[in-house]
Amino acid sequence: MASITVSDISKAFSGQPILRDVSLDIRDGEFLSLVGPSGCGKSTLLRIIAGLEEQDHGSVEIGGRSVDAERPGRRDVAMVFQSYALYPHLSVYDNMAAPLRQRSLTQFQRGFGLARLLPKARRKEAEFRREIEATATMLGISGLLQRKPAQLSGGQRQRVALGRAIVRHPKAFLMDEPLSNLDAKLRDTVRAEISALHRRLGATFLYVTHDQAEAMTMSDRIAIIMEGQVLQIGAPSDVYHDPADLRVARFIGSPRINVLAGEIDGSGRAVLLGRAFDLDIAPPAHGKVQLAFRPHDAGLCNADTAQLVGTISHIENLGSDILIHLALPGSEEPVIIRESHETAIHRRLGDSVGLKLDSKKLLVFDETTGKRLRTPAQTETAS
Ligand SMILES: Nc1ncnc2c1ncn2[C@@H]1O[C@H](COP(=O)(O)OP(=O)(O)OP(=O)(O)O)[C@@H](O)[C@H]1O
Repeated sequence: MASITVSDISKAFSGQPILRDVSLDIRDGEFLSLVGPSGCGKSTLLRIIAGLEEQDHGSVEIGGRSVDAERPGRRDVAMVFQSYALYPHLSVYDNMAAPLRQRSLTQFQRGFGLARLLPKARRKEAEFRREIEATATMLGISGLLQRKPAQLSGGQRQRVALGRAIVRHPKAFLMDEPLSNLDAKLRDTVRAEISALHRRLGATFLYVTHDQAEAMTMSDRIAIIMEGQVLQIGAPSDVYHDPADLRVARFIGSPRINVLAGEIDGSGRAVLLGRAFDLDIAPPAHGKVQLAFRPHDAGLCNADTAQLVGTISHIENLGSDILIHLALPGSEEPVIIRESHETAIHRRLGDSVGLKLDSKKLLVFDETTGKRLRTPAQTETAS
């Protein structure tokens, strides 16, 4: 097991910057997810850590030791890919044995079947068998060891790919969207299995995904990466409740966060669609801000008594909860409010209702930089 430290990594392809001064510290035994939209550079960073790609600038340490000059095989990390990358002509057993044979047997012993019968190679093969059988039992694939990859389902193939990584006892596991080829139901199952595996092995996991829900449910911490930069690193609940950047607030959470354009007036109040809300915030020089709130942090009320009034434009029934979409005059995007089934069941499309906002739950972002502006109380909670 080992920590991974990435310092000031930059990388460009054909002059196009992909990663810009990325620094990350993944603690020994931690499950850290790199999450961000497609094309933001997540896989490139993972490949640089694994040694499959070379950075233009910056350094990588694994277990406190620089690995910049080491080839992938010497870095002692195991990659698990979305495509599984299994050898199609080998059985599950031989796929799992391949990295062990590669590491421990000579080319001669690997190359000739008969050479494996020599005493030293036989002792090694017996060790491999114990390791592979124990791992296969742990992953529930013991009955599949003689099959070829083509005779397996997607979930079974992904378990074989995990098994092949586990038998090596690497210092860290690097996983690149390992669930994205699985259907939704299987994804949930294998997601839980990977979390359990992490707890059981206690190993360092660096996990790449574009699925924020996947990152939120599995990780100790999440690093949100966009346009080649790390915007925020923190525990899932921290990045959800206390986003440092509007792009993070928009990316994390489902249903999406509500964002409305507003201003901060001279008294530090937020002015939203012509109504003022007490906030006590230092205004940016231009005064313009984006005000955001989660769908469960606001409510609906009687239109007669409300500060903001809108029309119900859409109703999404999620079963347990209902999402009410509210069109507000002067706002382009509808606001989404989550209500319980009992409350929302009487709402109808076209109803005129009030929006009840709790100013303590408002998140304020500088309109120009997208950076978070906190009230003194929020600053205290964050520190
Ligand atoms: N070898 C390469 N040569 C040129 N461009 C590349 C190369 N590898 C990646 N890129 C480009 O770098 C950018 C980042 O790619 P990367 O695969 O790291 O993104 P990602 O965040 O993992 O995306 P996804 O979630 O779609 O896999 C993309 O625009 C991609 O086209």
